[in-house]
Formats: sequence, C-alpha cells, structure tokens
Amino acid sequence: MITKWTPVGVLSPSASSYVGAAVLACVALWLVYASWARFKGFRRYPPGPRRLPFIGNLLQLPPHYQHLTFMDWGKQYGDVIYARFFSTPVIVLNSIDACRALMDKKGAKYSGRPPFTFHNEIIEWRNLVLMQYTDQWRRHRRWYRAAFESKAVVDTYRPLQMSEAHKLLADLLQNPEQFMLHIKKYAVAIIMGLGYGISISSMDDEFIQHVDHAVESVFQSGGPAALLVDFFPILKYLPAWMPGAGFKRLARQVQGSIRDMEYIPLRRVQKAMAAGTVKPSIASSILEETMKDGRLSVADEREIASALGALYAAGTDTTATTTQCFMLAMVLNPEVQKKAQAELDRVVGNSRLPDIGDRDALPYLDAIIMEVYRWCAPVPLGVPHQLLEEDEHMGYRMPRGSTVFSNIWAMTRDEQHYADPERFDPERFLDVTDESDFSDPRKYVFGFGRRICPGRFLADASIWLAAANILATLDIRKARTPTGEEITPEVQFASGSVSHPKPFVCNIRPRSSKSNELVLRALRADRSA
Ligand code: HEM
Repeated sequence: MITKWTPVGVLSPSASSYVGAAVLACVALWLVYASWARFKGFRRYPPGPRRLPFIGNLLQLPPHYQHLTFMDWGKQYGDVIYARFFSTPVIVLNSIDACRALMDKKGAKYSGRPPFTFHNEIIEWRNLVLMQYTDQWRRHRRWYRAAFESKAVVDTYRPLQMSEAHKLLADLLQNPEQFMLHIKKYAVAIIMGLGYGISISSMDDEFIQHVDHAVESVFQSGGPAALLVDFFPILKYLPAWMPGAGFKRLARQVQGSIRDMEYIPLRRVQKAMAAGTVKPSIASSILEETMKDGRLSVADEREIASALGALYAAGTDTTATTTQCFMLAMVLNPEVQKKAQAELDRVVGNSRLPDIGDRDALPYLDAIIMEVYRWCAPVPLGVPHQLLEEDEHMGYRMPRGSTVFSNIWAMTRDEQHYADPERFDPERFLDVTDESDFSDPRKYVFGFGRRICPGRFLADASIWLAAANILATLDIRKARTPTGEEITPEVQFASGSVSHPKPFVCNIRPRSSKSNELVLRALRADRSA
C-alpha cells in the first residue's frame, strides 16, 4: 500500500507512529543532555573561525601583524572570539567593553600570563611582564607601584626627565639625521637614571651595550622551535644535544647576557651604597627596604635584579617608539605642527622651554599626543593574559587556561568612534565632553585589569616632554632628494609586540635663532641644579 509522504520517508501508518515516538524521544534526550551539559558547564565557546583537528586554527594565523587578522575575524565573529592553537584555547577581545567586562571586572580570573615556557623556564628570564600571577608577581608589582603609580613619586622624576629632554634637543640640533637613535637614547637615559642613578652619555655606553645585547639575543633566540615549546612544554625536557633542541643550546648563551643586564648595574649601585656615594634611585630604595642589618640574601638579590631588569625591556622601546611615531606624524602633517607651535608660543612664549606644568594650558598638544597613541597603538595586541579559572561570558564558555588577547589595535580603529581611523587627526580629541574610554586612548593603550602597565604615567610624561620641547624649538619637515624633491615617508609599522615605525628620513632644523640659545641655557641650568 502506498502511504502518504512523511518527513522521514515513505512508511506505513504504524511505522510512522514508531518513528514519531523515536523522534520525540530523541528531542527529549537532547533536551536532557543540553540541560545537563549546561549544568556541568559544557556551554558553547564564543564564535570563531572553523578549527582543524589537532592544530586548531594554527594555519589561519599569519606569522606577522596578527592584530590585523584578529580584527578581520572580529568583523565576522564579533568582539569576543574563540580559537585554538594546538591544544591551547585562545580568546581574542576586540573591544574595550569586552576587556572591561573580563580583564577589569573579573581581574582575579583574568590576570595570569600564558606559560611562556621558553622565556620563563628555558632562559629563566623571570620578569614582571611575563611572570605568572603569583606572590612573586605581587612582590614585584608592589615595588613598581611604589616607584611609578603614585603621582607624588612620579612628580619627583620631573627634573631628570626635563634634563634628558634638553639633552635630546641638543642631540637633535647637533646631529639631526640620527634622530631615531637620539630618541632611543632619551628613553634609555630616563630608565637608567631613575632605575639605577646611572647617567648615559651616548648609545655606546657600557650599560646600554649590555642591555641591548640581552634584549636582542632574547628576540633572536625565539625562533620557531622555541615557540613550539610554548605550545608543547614537554619539549623542554629534550636534551640539548638532540636534533631540533638547538634552542636549548642558544638559551645558555642568552642566559649569560640576561644576567649581565640584570646584575652589572645593580652591583654598581650596591658598591656605591657601601661606599656611601650612591645617588638615589629605584634600585637603591628597593635595596634599602629589603636589606636586613645591611645584608641581602642571595634570593632577595636575585628578585631585585630581575625586577629592575624588566624596567629596560618594558619601558624603553615602548616610549621611544611612541616618540618616533610623533615625529612621523609631524613630518606628514605640517599644518598640525604649525598649530601646536602657535599654541606653545602663545602659552609658553619664546623665552623659556615648556615644562609639564604647562600641560593643562596646551589642549591642542595634548590632543596630538592622544592621537599619536591611537594612530600607532605602540603595543597593538597588548600582552596576553591567561584565564586562571573556567568562566562564562554572555552565555559562552570561556575555558580555563585560555590565552586572552586584548586587540588594542582593533579598538584604535573602531569606526563607530573614530571616523576615518587611518587619518592622523588630533581634532577628534578636542572639545570632547564625554568621558568614555574612546575620548582618551591612554585609557586603553596601556592594557587592562590588574596587569595594566605600571609605567604609564612615567611614559606619558616622557613622551609629552619630548614632544613639547621639540615643537617649541625645532621644525620637522620632509627631507628632500639631491634634486630637491620632497620625500614623503610611508606610514608603515614593523610587525612585532611593539609596533615601531619603519625607518624614515626627515629634515630637522632650529625654529629660530633663539632655539640654540634656549637649549644651551637650559643645559647650563640643569648642570648647576
Ligand atoms: C608608551 C609607552 C608604553 C606603552 C604603550 C606600554 C604598554 C603596556 C601594555 C599594553 C602592557 C600590558 C598590560 C596588560 O597586560 O594588559 C604593559 C605592561 C607593562 N609595562 Fe608598559 N607600556 C609603556 C611604557 C612602560 C614604561 C615606561 C614602563 C616602566 C617604567 C613599563 C613597564 C611595564 C611593565 C613592568 C608591565 C608588566 C605589568 C604586569 O604584567 O603586571 N611600561 N605596558
């Protein structure tokens, strides 16, 4: 007998009622499973690109400019994205709201760091930036809080920052072509001066050689095999002689450079303390606080050496990069430069150099600095956090152990808040009345939650002082070819955890005949202070 067509095929009435019952049973079973799974916490992950077995999304992740790929994923999957690299779950946060909801509001869960097996365990570079969220982190962070997160303390650094800004002007006047290097020296000199009371006269300085060598060798040693060990920590047990374990042999050399970077300047401070000739510095105050009866345990010395060693790695490249971005923005936007110079002339005049006390009276310059942070996003992907416990967000499962990226780059390019985001336009921060995070990029370019950058006030003051002093005394213009054509630098940032502008040329010259005199006078005053 021919029966009617049913969704499950051509069946007799009795067979179809069995099927109907079976379907109902399946639905009931599914509902029971779904509520059980929900109860047990087996919820869906946030949306994200399709994963392959074993390797997950590894092939979709390019080796460079990952923030751009994550931003593209955001257009398809939203602000909170789930991916997996081998067995490591990864969560990408593409919006400020998502970072605030997770990293800020649930700080106790979201403040870990991924294991960074290569850095933490193989080369044993245990610095604050990469450290796990442990009592050791709390101790280092307390030292940093005392040194950098109180306005009263940071204000005491002003004379050193001012005098380094004056030296920067002198370097730029004498040898303008080397401006990228002078800016780096400015950032280094502030960190070495505050950290250890050491003055840096040139980039050939012995201490700079040590730190530069250490930082460079760390980056060079982090090849593909070293990265693999972060995904498969078991590889750390490979004996150094085995093929493929070259990263372990290299690591031994790198360890030596890191020890030099951490101990050579610290030992100098200890010697000066013993001789009673020490200059006040962050090192000397931590040593004084930690020493008992004038003695320091080997373990405490190790801790202090590594806490201070992080200063250079975290604080120089970031500050220098942002200041170099400012220079690039000025070359490309002469009308912005002129407007800022007119504001400086009006407020500061031309008989002295600007100081941080002038800042509130210079809103246009402040808008330029904010736009520089937004436009170049110096640390475009932040530093990844680790989720320490299972969590739920908007009904999605956030698995324990996830590496969590805050895609700061995507926030700076949010078209809802920043029209034409690639354009350098300080006006977008002028006369802003709302207090939202978008009204001031300093609220998010320094990261989130309990791991927020402790050096943010120091860095911001250093960048402002360099910019204000440069604009007050120098004109930054496009360089010209020997045949007189203008060279327009391209806006290109190198890929990496810190987004440097690619090398460019420009023409730097004194704004007026008074510029040299002002700088010389300031240098003399600094020497006699
Ligand atoms: C423009 C300059 C700077 C930028 C853009 C910047 C940005 C950042 C960012 C995005 C983080 C990661 C925050 C997170 O995990 O969410 C960070 C962490 C850190 N920064 Fe900075 N930074 C700058 C300058 C400095 C300076 C001058 C110092 C040193 C005085 C410093 C010391 C650190 C340290 C120690 C950490 C790790 C904090 C922790 O893990 O608890 N930074 N910074």
